Amino acid sequence: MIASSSLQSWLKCGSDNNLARVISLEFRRGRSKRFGSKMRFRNALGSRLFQWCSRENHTSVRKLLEVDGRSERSKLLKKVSVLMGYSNAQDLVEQQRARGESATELISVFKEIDFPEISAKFPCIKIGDASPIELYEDSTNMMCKETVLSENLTNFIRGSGGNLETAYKFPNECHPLRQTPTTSDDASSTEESSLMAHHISQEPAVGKEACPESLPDATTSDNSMLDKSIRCLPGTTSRQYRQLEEGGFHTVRKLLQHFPRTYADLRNPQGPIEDGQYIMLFGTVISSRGIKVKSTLGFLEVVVGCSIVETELSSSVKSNHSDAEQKTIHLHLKKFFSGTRFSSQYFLNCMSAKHKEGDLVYVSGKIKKVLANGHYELKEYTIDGLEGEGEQSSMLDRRPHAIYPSKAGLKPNLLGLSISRALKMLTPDVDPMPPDVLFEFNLPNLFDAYMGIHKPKDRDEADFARRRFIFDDFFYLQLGRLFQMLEAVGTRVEKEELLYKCKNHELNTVGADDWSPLTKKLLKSLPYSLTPSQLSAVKEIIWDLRRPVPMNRLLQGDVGCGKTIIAFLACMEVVSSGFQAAFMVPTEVLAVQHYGHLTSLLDKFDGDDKPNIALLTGSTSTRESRIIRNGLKTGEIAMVIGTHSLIADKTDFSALRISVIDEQQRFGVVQRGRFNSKLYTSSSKLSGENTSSDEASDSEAFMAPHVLAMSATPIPRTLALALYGDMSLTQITDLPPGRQPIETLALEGNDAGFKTVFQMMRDELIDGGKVYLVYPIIDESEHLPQLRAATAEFDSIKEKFEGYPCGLLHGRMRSDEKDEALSSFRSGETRILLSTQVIEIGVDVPDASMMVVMNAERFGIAQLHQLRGRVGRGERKSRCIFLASSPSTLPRLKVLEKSADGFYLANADLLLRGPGNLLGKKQSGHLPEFPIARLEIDGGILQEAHHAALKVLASSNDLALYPRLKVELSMRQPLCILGD
Ligand SMILES: Nc1ncnc2c1ncn2[C@@H]1O[C@H](COP(=O)(O)OP(=O)(O)OP(=O)(O)O)[C@@H](O)[C@H]1O
Repeated sequence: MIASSSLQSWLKCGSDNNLARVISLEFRRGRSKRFGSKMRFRNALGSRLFQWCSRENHTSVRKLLEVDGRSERSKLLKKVSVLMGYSNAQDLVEQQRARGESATELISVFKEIDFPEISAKFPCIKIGDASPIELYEDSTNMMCKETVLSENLTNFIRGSGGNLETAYKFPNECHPLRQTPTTSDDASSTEESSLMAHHISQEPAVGKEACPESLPDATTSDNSMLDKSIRCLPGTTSRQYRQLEEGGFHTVRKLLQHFPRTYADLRNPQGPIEDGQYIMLFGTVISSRGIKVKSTLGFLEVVVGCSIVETELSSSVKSNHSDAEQKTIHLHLKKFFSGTRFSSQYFLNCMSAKHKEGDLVYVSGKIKKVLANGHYELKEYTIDGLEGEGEQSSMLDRRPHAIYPSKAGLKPNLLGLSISRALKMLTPDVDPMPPDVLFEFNLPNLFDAYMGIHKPKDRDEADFARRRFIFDDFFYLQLGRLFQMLEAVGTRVEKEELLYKCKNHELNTVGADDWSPLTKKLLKSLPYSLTPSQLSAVKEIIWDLRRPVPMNRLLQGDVGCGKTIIAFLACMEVVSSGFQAAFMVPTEVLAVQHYGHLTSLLDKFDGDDKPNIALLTGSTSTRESRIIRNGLKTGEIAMVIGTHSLIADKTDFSALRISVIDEQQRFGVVQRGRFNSKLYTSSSKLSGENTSSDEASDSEAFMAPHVLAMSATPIPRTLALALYGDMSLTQITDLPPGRQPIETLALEGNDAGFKTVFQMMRDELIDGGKVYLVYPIIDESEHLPQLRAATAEFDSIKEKFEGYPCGLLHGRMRSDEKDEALSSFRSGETRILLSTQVIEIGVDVPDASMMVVMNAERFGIAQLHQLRGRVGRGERKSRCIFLASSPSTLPRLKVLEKSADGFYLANADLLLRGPGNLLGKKQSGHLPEFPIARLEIDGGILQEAHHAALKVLASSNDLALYPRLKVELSMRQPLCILGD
């Protein structure tokens, strides 16, 4: 009742006359049936009334006006008329007529309604207070003191051109009060859009009407612009949106990070074209045809005409254009198809239709044949269409033209077009990188970098931009890892210490005089003195060991540089202060060798000082391993050397302080992590009980063990940093004195080759040397008959080198047999050791002086370098011969003849095989994808990025000073997935 009277009062006072005119008009229209529509009436007048009156307190008003059924319209008219004080709608119409008012005057009706006054008078009627929404471009000048509702009504009627009938229509998509205007996804527009999508390049922009709310805000001043949905790209159809989203391009950033595959040089300077030459030319399609040769063979021939500037030397083109001869050549691009399906005329026609006469294209590929003067055939080629937005202008200025790789079935043209649109929206302030970092490391800002990579003025600009993106990839990786490290340490002092350490590692050393007594003793017991880099490595490591923060260091050095002794000295330092050390190696052979080496050095110690060392491998007897495990648990054993047995669940430590992982790249990421976390849990749990220890403060007792990972595989520094971003890196750069370069030869393994090799072996043996013969397989294989096998050749070698005892070593032998074979060779009991690649890692027989590797092409370059490192470990001059199965594989092996530098060779390996292969799945761990960085050549940038990350964190540990950087970091690498 209250609602009814409120409404009645309001209708009477506020709009008695005006509303009466509207109702009168509507009533007359309904009668004449010309405009009559229940729906329209309900949508128009009905919805106006509902909206004016129905707020949370007015459900009863809504109910009052709610009508249904066939008589809805007339019922509503009647109800409103009655509420306005007329006896019925007819009465209202008659009274209006009597006043002589015409419909044309009605346009001003709504303007005259004084809504604020109504609201003030009848507080129970709330008039909308939402912020204004712009629906029509010219609506801004309509802005006045009116409430939103009155403004929208006015606009609504204006929009109808004064025609109330049109105005009443209130179609859903332009409803004046609708806060969310129609997007192109709406059913009504979808069909239309999909029809239009057939004409990608010519279609009109959907533009503002498609999604006005998401148009770029010119004042956007943060990187969130990059993370906007691609639906804000102007001029894109809904079908294109869908295609892009399905292809994984959900955001502007994703799109802009789709970098060009290459750049077309549209100038076409060219020297004389020769057979076999690789060309990249811009031209026009002259013809395209698909020809069926026979039932299962067809081919596509596209002829492209290219205008080239032919000179003797293409470089002279730039200097003297007038001398250059302009000429047109024809490229005949042929692609063959076999199989019934692919040689059908239908299929061939479809293929040929992809290239239309007059299309501008960029062709790259190798000249297969010179057909005639000016006509060249190419069979392996790439042809890229060059249409796109603003193409003509870009062609005129002859800039490098970006060519995009296709992705997820999306055509490069669509990607290029969308990228151009995204670039137009980009504002110069999208860069979250602090300006001083950009300045210090000579980087373009992000806006320029995006422009530079997608629309470069020249190649240099593209390269400069590429530098920025590589920097970013590395920077955020480093920043993420370092940030996480800092999060892990508690106090601010510790954080600063950690950063200080990262920055000034050269200052962080402990001189030999300050080493623990046990370490000094071991040093004294060595039959040699440490090389300068060995010494500084030990100093650095010992400095780390004395910090309250767990060390995480990679010790890297070329084969035979003497890493083992560095690790032993580090272990002694820890043992000397009452803690335990664990030394894990990948093979039993190596574990036994290290154990033997260390115990022989410790044998020189007095009984009291001598630490208790144990060997624990898979071959250790159950009884013995139980005793060792018990010793580790009670703390009786100070140091253990072993294989994977060290990470077995049952192995527990009393106070583990350092874990050394030798040849760490041989262990998977998971194994490394498991070793670490296991030891952490064990040591923290157990050492927690031992807090009585004088030296162990509370924080020390619960500290994770220091980790010293060692790698002989010379992972280039770049890769090491990328892989072990949160690891400190120590490199051994020199070899022990007296080492002689290993003479390396790559020969073809034919009769002549073997004859030469056997003669060299004989000479070596007569000279007192020892020879390794390395085979790719243990037993002969039916499937690989060309490969030589260790066991199969054992007898023939024995026979050939009678008088020189031979040994055999391979992975299928029992552990004691392996030990025996190696120790016989070490002692000189055997002079020739036929082996497989089990000796590749760590085997140290200093007087072995010659190695012959059979079927050497089966091994990677880095692997061969490792194998070669088994000789030349003493002062004796050594040789290594790589025998290739065929002459074609020789050039690759010759790389090893020229260089003994492990880092150079690892780089070569990386270039030849790519980082994926070198690392393998196991190794890649958390290494993220680097979209455009090439690790083999971009190492410098990686290091700069590392320094930049340190610098940023040093000035703000928690990145509080760099909120945009923090947001960017979390966008790129959610920290939860960074954890090792
Ligand atoms: N400073 C040195 N002077 C002389 N000989 C040394 C020195 N340091 C180490 N050696 C000897 O060099 C040989 C190789 O050392 P080690 O086995 O530690 O090398 P490595 O770096 O571990 O090599 P690999 O990667 O092949 O395992 C050993 O016989 C060792 O005794």
